[in-house]
Amino acid sequence: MVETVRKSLRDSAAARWTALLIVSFTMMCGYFLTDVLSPIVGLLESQLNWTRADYGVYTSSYGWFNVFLVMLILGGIILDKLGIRITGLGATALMVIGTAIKYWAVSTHVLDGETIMGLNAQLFWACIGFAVFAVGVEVAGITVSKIIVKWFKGKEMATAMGMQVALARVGTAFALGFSVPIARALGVIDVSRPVLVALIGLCIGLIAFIVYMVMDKKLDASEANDVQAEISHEDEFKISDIGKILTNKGWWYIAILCVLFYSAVFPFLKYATDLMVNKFGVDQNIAGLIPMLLPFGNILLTPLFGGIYDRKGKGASIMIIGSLLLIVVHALFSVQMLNNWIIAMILVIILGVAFSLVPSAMWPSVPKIVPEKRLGTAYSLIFWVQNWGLMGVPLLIGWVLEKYCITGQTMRDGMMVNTYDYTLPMLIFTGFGLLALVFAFLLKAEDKKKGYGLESPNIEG
Ligand SMILES: C[C@H](N)C(=O)N[C@@H](CCCCN)C(=O)O
Repeated sequence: MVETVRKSLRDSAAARWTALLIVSFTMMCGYFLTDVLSPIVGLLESQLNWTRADYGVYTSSYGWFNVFLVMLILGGIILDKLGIRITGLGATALMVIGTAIKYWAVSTHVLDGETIMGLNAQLFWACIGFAVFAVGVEVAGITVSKIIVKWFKGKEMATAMGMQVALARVGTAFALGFSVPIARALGVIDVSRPVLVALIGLCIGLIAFIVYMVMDKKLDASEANDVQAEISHEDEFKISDIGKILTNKGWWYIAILCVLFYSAVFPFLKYATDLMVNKFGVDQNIAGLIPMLLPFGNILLTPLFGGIYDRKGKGASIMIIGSLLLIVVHALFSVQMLNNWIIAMILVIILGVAFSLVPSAMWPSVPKIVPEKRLGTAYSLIFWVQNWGLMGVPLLIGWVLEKYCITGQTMRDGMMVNTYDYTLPMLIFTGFGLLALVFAFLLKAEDKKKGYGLESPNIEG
């Protein structure tokens, strides 16, 4: 009898890279919306009367439902229990719904003059929309991480995760670079226009995810026998597995490193355009172009460093180097006399290297510490810890700016607006970097003790 060796769909390089591209596109649209208002902080002030503190509240609303209603953790449990397709579809739909609410909030006039819970009603509804969207984009993020592990385990996993992050950064770069021109297009300033563009992108992203679902089904069908075999060996995910994750020291080091490192990058990006205007004297119409260099650098470097991790290993060391660079950049940003825009550009480029090193090694390291059946929950718990930072830090920076950093007023776009000294916020970001470095070293020591293989290559054989 001739025995045929049945191949899984994931053995086809074309299939797995196509699957990656499709889900990465959906995430890219999500990242575009995440930062779409960051470069127009000044326009939000002149058009919608949002102060820096209001903007801080808006940015922090990203974590309201994820953190306080533990939606992210629920999303991770649903992912491990119900699977990739249903969770991903729900998450992508939430992104669209949240963005639609936000678009309505920033484009309508029916809320003018009203307040809800002490907030201007327009700001309140923009926050609700952003909070709903955030549940979607975060749960989609952990779903996509699990998708990548599913297709790429034992293969080019870190390169694939790097590629996904790279495409996500294209979304961020577009938001930083094109939000202002979109808002100013057609001769009339309209801050809702970039949000509308994001909404259209997200609808296309939803369709893309539905296409992915067909591929996912085919992958499962191609592995039907293997899956049966796995189920008989491995129990399904149980709620008690959460305890196993939370008692794992290595997982904690990654989660804390993650919150500290990302707190010094994403919240920084939210204020980076304003920093360029206030500290480096860049015209606000083009100031978003300098922070845009950061995600552009990531696009090339994250897959490159991922490739190095795949082939050579050294994951924990890569995270240490990334944390070191982060400290150097923020410390130099806080030096008052360094106020030439060329220095700003160089520092942003170095920050881009740091922000490629750490994510390229951090995310592919999680499956080395936690088994696949608990991976959705493990990623969601890391994201949950991280979301405390993504929510709290912009709020903190907005508050610090309003309370301690106002230096005067100036005329922009025909409106009097405050000017700010960014030294204190940059010192706060430097502090996060220092703590991140400590946890990167602790992670490396734990890896040595437990033999997780963080310093070993990902590609088997
Ligand atoms: C913001 C989100 N929670 C996050 O941390 N995203 C990471 C990418 C994680 C994807 C891992 N496959 C980022 O660096 O954007």
